[in-house]
Amino acid sequence: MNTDLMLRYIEDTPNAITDLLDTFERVYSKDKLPVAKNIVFIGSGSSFNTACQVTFFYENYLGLNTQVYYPDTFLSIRELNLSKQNTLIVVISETGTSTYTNMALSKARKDGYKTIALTQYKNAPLANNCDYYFNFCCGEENCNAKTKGYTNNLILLYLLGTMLANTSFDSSKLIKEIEEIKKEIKNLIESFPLWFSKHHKLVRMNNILVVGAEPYLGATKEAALKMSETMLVQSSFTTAEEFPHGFHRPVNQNSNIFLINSTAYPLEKTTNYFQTKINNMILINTVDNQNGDFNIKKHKYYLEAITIGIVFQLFAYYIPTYLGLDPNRNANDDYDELIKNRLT
Ligand SMILES: N[C@@H]1[C@@H](O)[C@H](O)[C@@H](COP(=O)(O)O)O[C@@H]1O
Repeated sequence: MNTDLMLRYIEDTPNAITDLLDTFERVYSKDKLPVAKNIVFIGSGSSFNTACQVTFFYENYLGLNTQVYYPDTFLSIRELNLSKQNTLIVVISETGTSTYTNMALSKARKDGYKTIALTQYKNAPLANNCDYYFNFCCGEENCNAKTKGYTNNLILLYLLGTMLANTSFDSSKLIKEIEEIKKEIKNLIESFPLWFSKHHKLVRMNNILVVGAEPYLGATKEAALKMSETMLVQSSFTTAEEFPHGFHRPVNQNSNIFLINSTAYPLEKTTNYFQTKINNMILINTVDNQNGDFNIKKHKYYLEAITIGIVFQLFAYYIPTYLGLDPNRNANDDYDELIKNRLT
């Protein structure tokens, strides 16, 4: 058992971000990429969630049309109704070995689309079957729940967007924000144990609901996935606006809700309404610098979605560890083998 492996990966995040930004500035070049109007993202798990999170930025700041598919959904479409000249298919997989993601990439190429693959491992099957390749630059991540890989995957997609932009977008503005976020991540990793030491009652959760305001859908979905992967507790997620469309009904004293507000959707009424009604309610506040269990600094383009991811990675590490459980313990691991979820 190597219980602190996941924490070491989380702690390595600022270094991984430095490596990625450095590689982006030295190596990655807009000139090598084709011009496109439509960007189609394909990925599973965290690699789907990062794509969901960046669509807001691509659509609103970069003048790009976006679509996001799970690999099996993409494979079920006979042919996309998008022009081959104006479309780029971006296929994402940290390991580069997810079986259906690789099948989706092969289909995209067979259908005649230009493809970009993003992985951490440059020798992975995905990296060797694409037109353009970009590396996460996060170093090895040998555990089930992805942390620094998720964060660099997300940042890489923002950076890639600036290279594909149909508007004149100055990538230095984005990089400046990310440099700030890197410092905030360091502070968050340092301060989290103190907060957690005062909230040990949290560890007894047997259900989780993450309610995230727009534009944090990808980060919200990732939050639910991350905690469920290590705590082995059923989790679900919803956007704030969808919450009162049914998700609110089963909420009771035994519920555990993580609320993520945003300046676009402050959630004050929701917080006040449920505060005394339920077991645990944790507020991730991006609106002002007070009131939240975690107050996350707001950035341009809603880039604080990156920092929100770290909050949930820390929950996902500290809760099982407090209970003496390895966050990366075996949990139906042989199922992956049974269904041949990976190519290697
Ligand atoms: N438990 C992992 C997830 O954490 C990961 O996000 C997903 C996709 O992996 P990859 O990005 O390597 O395709 O695979 C597994 O299900």
